Formats: sequence, structure tokens, C-alpha cells
Amino acid sequence: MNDLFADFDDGLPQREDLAAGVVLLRGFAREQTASLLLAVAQITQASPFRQMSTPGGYRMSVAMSNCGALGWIADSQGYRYAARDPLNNHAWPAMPEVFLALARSAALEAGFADFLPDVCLINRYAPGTKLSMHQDKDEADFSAPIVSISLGLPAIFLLGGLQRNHPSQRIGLSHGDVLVWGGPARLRYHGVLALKQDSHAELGACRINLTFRQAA
Ligand SMILES: O=C(O)CCC(=O)C(=O)O
Ligand SMILES: [Fe+2]
Repeated sequence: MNDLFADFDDGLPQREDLAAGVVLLRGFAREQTASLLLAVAQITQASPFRQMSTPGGYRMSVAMSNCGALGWIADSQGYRYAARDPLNNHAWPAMPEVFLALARSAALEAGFADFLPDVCLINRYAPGTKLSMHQDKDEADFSAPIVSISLGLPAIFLLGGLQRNHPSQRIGLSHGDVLVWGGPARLRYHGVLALKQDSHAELGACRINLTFRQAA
């Protein structure tokens, strides 16, 4: 049967196939948002949010932390994955079971079996903060998808093409939505428009995004 007629929730189909290899699972994380946010608070006690600097010396407006065996970092040396948090030289906090289980089930629901993420990048956006168009290409191979969970304030996600100058599609992402892209879409450019000034009931003037990847 057509997916449009399956899994209705609040009148919206839960699964939307947006493009080849791109699936939006609306509200997929809705039941777990409180557990996810509690885990984020614990992780960021050990490895606090920080604004990293790009190799070009520009300070990113998005504040970041990580959990898992590896963490994504940016500094004057470039962009890469590291096993230790450069702020304290400790291993990144372990990936909580609730993160892993949700990321794996979202990937499976989107058609990607056997997803085993070794990193979760945690991004924090304030109103006015944006993420410029980029590709996720610091991973060792691109066969695994990317699973991205949105929490807090809504945002407009820009889904571009495989080349920077291709036009992009706008996708509204809200609290509890999960976006998965992989396969032919794995290297599509993407970004996030500047957040509107607003306040979310659970998170206040803030959006948190969890990006799961298989990096090693
Ligand atoms: O915040 C988002 O929705 C996207 C995050 C992202 O693209 C990244 O962390 O590489
Ligand atoms: Fe990205």
C-alpha cells in the first residue's frame, strides 16, 4: 500500500519519502524527547557545549558537543573525528542506549538496516543561529546513512543537491521529527536557516539537533 495511507499521526503521514534516499519521519522521536533531553544535559555536563573554530579562523555560531566512541571537531588543523574531547582530553561520554536504539530504529524505518552509529554530534542553535550549506564527508565511508533528530524550536532545513550550486528544497523540522538521508543522497549538501526568535515549551529559546553517523 501507498505510504500515504499508513501510520497517520495528527492527520500527517508519519513517513514522507522526500527524495531518493531521503526520508522524513515526523514525530518519530516524540515519545522519547524528555529522555533524550535528560541525556543531553548529562552528556554536556561532562563535555560542555562549545563554539568551535573553522580552519579559516571563523567561530561557528552553532554550539556543539558529542557522545560516542568518536566526536566531530573543527579547529585550525581542519575538520575530523577524535576519540577525545579537546576541552578536557577525556573520552567523549558514552552514547546513551536511548540514543542508539532510536537512531537504529529510525534508520531501519527509513530503509537502512544495520545502522551502527559510533558518534552523535549534538548541535545547539539559538534564535538567529544558522548552519551554512555543507556536505557530511569526514566519515571513513559513505555507505551508512545519517540520522538527524530535531528537538526544541522548529527550523527550516535546506536540502541541496550533490553540488553546491544545485537548488535546495526547504524542509520544516519540529520537535521530535527525524530526518534520515543516505544511499544516493548521502553526500547531498544541506544546511539550516537562521532560527526565528521564539520560545519552545520544553527547551525555551533553543533548538537541539542530534546527528548520528558511522564515522570510523
Ligand atoms: O541541525 C541540523 O538539522 C543539521 C545538522 C548538520 O547538518 C550537521 O551536524 O552536520
Ligand atoms: Fe551536516
